[in-house]
Amino acid sequence: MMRTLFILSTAVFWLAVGAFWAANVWLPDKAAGPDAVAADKMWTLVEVARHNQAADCWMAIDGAVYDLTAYLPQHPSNPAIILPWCGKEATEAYHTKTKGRPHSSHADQLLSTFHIGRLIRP
Ligand code: HEM
Repeated sequence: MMRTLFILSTAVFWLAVGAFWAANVWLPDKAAGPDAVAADKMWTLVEVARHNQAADCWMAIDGAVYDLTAYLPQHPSNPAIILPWCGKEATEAYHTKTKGRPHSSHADQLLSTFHIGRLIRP
């Protein structure tokens, strides 16, 4: 009786170890989830330029590409100030607000949440 119990529990133990190992090998790695993949994606300015409207707005800033569509309605300025930068290389506009004043570090942090990849320079 004890012997059967021992064999059974040993078998269950090794089955659990095997399942763990298999899960590690076959299940997708969490670190390579959507964010990590997005961060490595490369875009050209031609592709960025296709997203040049309020309903679909990308910008290239400091060599990175951002999809700002969801953020536009929340941006505190008059929309006429930010909209023309959709689909464009907007590094200078972002760093100056077109008024010679930089955005806050809060804005920088917010910006990073819309990162979708890097810009390929021609
Ligand atoms: C690239 C074109 C952009 C232009 C021309 C622009 C311009 C402006 C202007 C005129 C203001 C209001 C006045 C002021 O605070 O001085 C402002 C404020 C702000 N903008 Fe933008 N903006 C741009 C892009 C962005 C982006 C991409 C983000 C973040 C995702 C952002 C986040 C903010 C925030 C959080 C504020 C409030 C003030 C601050 O924290 O600096 N802006 N922006």
